[in-house]
Amino acid sequence: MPASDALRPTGPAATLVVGVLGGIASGKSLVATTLAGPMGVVIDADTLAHEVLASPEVSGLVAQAFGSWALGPDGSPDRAALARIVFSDPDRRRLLEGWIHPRVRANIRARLAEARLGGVPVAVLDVPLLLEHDDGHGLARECDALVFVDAALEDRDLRAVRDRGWPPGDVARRERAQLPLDRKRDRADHVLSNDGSREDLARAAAGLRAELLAADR
Ligand SMILES: CC(C)(COP(=O)(O)OP(=O)(O)OC[C@H]1O[C@@H](n2cnc3c(N)ncnc32)[C@H](O)[C@@H]1O)[C@@H](O)C(=O)NCCC(=O)NCCS
Ligand SMILES: Nc1ncnc2c1ncn2[C@@H]1O[C@H](COP(=O)(O)OP(=O)(O)OP(=O)(O)O)[C@@H](O)[C@H]1O
Repeated sequence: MPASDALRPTGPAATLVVGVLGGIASGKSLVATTLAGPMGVVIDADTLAHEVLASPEVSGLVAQAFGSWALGPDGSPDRAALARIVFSDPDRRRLLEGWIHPRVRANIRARLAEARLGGVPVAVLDVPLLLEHDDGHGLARECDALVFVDAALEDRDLRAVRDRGWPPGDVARRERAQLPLDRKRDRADHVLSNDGSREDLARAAAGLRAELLAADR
């Protein structure tokens, strides 16, 4: 064995970190799962945020600051009621973010570190505010690739109404609290169009996964 080979690190291969960007209900979850593949992990910030919101600590803060309108019959935060208020009241939204974001960030960092330590081949960050708060968490800068999922606003709003029971127009209302979509698209290294079926999108994402892994070798 040449002496230089003996000096090469022999640990597990580096984890490819991919960030998924796109509008609300554009198909990011399907893309994230496909990009991760069977051995990869998806780090889903919305799910982590739901867990943090439901924790006794943050539930208590919500109850104390917002009062009974923000709680459901079981005493835990009512996400639909909170959404109605916080997306039209930036001060309350920032208050809620101040309780949730630091806890979610710590959780994302821990999961990413665990993936790297375990030699997981692909870690996908499905983090809706990945670019908005990058100054604070720096996660976008850690991504090896950023992928934007493109879908028309009308389709996305119809899906959010159909699949989540959101009021019509809520997608656009929430997106007013986010970086404009063309800025996100401009930052992406790859764009996947979700203007066909779910199967079309999954096929395109699988093709991109193969491309990213080949380029990473
Ligand atoms: C307001 C809440 C209770 C509404 O819950 P709901 O189940 O209706 O929506 P969910 O959490 O699944 O979010 C769906 C989408 O709304 C958008 N969204 C959520 N929070 C925010 C926010 N603070 N700013 C901008 N967009 C947001 C994102 O695109 C997200 O993917 C919830 O979104 C929340 O707690 N938001 C604050 C925490 C946060 O910023 N979460 C985003 C990921 S960390
Ligand atoms: N091509 C498609 N045809 C029909 N329905 C679709 C298509 N793509 C996604 N959907 C549906 O639209 C909804 C939104 O998709 P998904 O949850 O993947 O979006 P998302 O971008 O992850 O959402 P969020 O912004 O809330 O995280 C889901 O119910 C999904 O099954």
